[in-house]
Amino acid sequence: MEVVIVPDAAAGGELIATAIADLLARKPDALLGVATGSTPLPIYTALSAKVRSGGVDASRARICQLDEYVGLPAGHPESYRSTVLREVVEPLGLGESSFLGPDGNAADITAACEAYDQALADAGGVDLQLLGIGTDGHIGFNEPCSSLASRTRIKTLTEQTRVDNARFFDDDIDQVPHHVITQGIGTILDARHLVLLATGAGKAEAVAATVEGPVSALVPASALQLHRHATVVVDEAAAAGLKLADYFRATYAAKPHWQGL
Ligand SMILES: N[C@@H]1[C@@H](O)[C@H](O)[C@@H](COP(=O)(O)O)O[C@@H]1O
Repeated sequence: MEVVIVPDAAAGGELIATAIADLLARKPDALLGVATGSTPLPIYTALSAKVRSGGVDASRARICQLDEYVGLPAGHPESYRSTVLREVVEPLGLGESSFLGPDGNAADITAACEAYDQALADAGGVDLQLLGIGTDGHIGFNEPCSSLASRTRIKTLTEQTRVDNARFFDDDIDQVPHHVITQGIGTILDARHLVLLATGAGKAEAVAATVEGPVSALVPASALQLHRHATVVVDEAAAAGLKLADYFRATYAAKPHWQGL
């Protein structure tokens, strides 16, 4: 696992957008797994700026979803499908045909989850999966004690996650669904490169447990330690709990530039 400490969220967004640009230069039809929440927005802003300025050709990129609420009406602005279309697909100049996501309104949710895992495999697998992290260490919607081998499936949100996400639902927790579909931890680990961005003091404890704690289902993001190419990008505030922060800084400063992330 590589840990990169950046001065602020914008620098993290720029660094990761550059890594995505490098990927698209190597593989124009790369499948990019995207995360929702506030944290990845600087990545999408930086990447769409590169596309607009002609620095990146994203016209053949493919985008896929990490997770989804169950039961929100089709077209609900806070469904993750709507969110990803609005925040990523449209700003990159792509259409819905470039987009893959699970059906949160399927009559048979189990079948929809299996179909999504199959669709990701049929698409050749995820090349780069962006991740945020919940305050409890969740990735996607894999709450604490999710199996580290889990595949895409339905999960029940913790009260804390529903409280955290109520800000997207008029601060009304009753509007936050209890159930979600999420790529499993095993599904996430199938991606070729995992890039987790965490910013702000509220994530410091989860980041320390992810990077320096034991691999444990109690901290789902700690599964990144099992991946051969995982990058954790944190701002100074989110890095505050890292005992090895100076080591991570020195290592990244000495890294050959050609290696990228
Ligand atoms: N399912 C999403 C996660 O993918 C995201 O990482 C998390 C943190 O969001 P934020 O970045 O807004 O703190 O929120 C939700 O739970």
